[in-house]
Amino acid sequence: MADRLQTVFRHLGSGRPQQAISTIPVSAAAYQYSQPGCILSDEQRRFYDKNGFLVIKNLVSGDKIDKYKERFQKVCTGEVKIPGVIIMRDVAIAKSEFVPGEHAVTKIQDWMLDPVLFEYCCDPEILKYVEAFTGPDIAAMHTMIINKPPDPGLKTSRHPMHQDLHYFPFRPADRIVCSWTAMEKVDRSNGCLVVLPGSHTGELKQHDYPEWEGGVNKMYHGVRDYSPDHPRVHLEMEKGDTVFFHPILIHGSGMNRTKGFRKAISCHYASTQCHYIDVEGTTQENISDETLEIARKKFGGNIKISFKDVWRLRARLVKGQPGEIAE
Ligand SMILES: CCCCCCCCCCCCCCCCC(=O)SCCNC(=O)CCNC(=O)[C@H](O)C(C)(C)COP(=O)(O)OP(=O)(O)OC[C@H]1O[C@@H](n2cnc3c(N)ncnc32)[C@H](O)[C@@H]1OP(=O)(O)O
Ligand SMILES: Nc1ncnc2c1ncn2[C@@H]1O[C@H](COP(=O)(O)OP(=O)(O)OP(=O)(O)O)[C@@H](O)[C@H]1O
Ligand SMILES: O=C(O)CCC(=O)C(=O)O
Ligand SMILES: [Fe+2]
Ligand SMILES: [Mg+2]
Repeated sequence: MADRLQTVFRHLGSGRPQQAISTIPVSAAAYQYSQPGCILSDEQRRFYDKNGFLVIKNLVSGDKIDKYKERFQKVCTGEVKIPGVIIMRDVAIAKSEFVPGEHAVTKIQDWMLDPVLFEYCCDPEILKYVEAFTGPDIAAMHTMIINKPPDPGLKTSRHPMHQDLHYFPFRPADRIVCSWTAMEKVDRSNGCLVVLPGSHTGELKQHDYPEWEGGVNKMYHGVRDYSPDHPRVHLEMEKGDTVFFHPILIHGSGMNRTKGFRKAISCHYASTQCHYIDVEGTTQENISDETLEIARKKFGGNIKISFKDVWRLRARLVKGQPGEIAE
């Protein structure tokens, strides 16, 4: 947009295009993926528009992260019980004998009813950035702590390249954002996030299980047809650094070659003005079917529940006015 204007000015023969541009209120329309008047600088808005992600250094304090880590450990040992929480074991150890505590756990999700962990979702430091993408009415839609285990040698600790929107029956995509905070230093050795910058401007793609010999974690669908030539960026982050990214951004994470459990905490937020969609007949039908199969296993085969309901049940308002997706 700014480029176009500059060209227009040049064509008009204006001698001082720079000054002319600064007096024209282009900013409202100049950026597609963030809200006018938000906390982001023009440079940050431009970066997110172009790349589909934005890293904010040192956004969450070490003290808060230590508190979440301690809570996570208590959930893993069973000392703290959270209603509705899903505790997921790594596929490599899912069938092995008893492993105690956090060493058995690859992620916990749906801890929206835990007052301690949910503080992460309500953290004003995070929400002021979230608001830049969602606008002022915000719901927490999906909560996770990922505890990427040391790879057992089968590469099962990888997360295939995917778009989070594949899992979401609500739109518009541009009013959804993920906040992902490193709970310790993450780099290529322990499997940091890998992103394809700019992929957020594309379409939601078909996702399936990758054909990995060592096995793949339940519901870890991947994009089949992304270009292997697309530039990849490894997001190396320090404890407390937080990346905000668009739900169409293609991303994954590499294998953990260390002996430690690589930890991150994340929340997907959406504007409460978003609406639910029907995924029947779309590429999302496979994840919808798989989710409902798990729900039926959990609650009995006769339960009448839709993919939308599964999401409606987890959604929690964190700021502003309620709406269709979170009441
Ligand atoms: C109302 C709630 C309904 C539940 C719906 C679930 C919601 C899912 C929505 C996904 C949202 C994702 C958001 C976007 C972010 C992108 C991602 O994170 S993708 C990955 C998301 N993954 C998940 O959501 C998986 C959630 N996990 C689970 O549902 C469970 O942990 C489980 C994998 C179903 C296993 O739970 P459970 O049945 O309690 O476990 P067991 O009794 O020990 O095992 C049963 C069976 O499953 C095998 N198994 C266990 N763990 C794994 C694994 N990690 N991968 C593959 N298979 C696994 C285990 O071996 C048993 O198999 P068997 O043949 O029956 O012996
Ligand atoms: N054969 C594959 N098929 C599908 N996805 C893959 C494959 N190999 C790697 N990936 C995915 O690509 C991303 C990065 O993987 P990669 O193994 O290159 O990362 P890394 O080991 O952390 O980095 P590097 O080895 O380059 O230092 C991860 O999301 C991973 O799951
Ligand atoms: O922390 C990771 O490895 C990435 C997880 C992820 O992208 C997801 O669960 O959607
Ligand atoms: Fe993801
Ligand atoms: Mg590699």
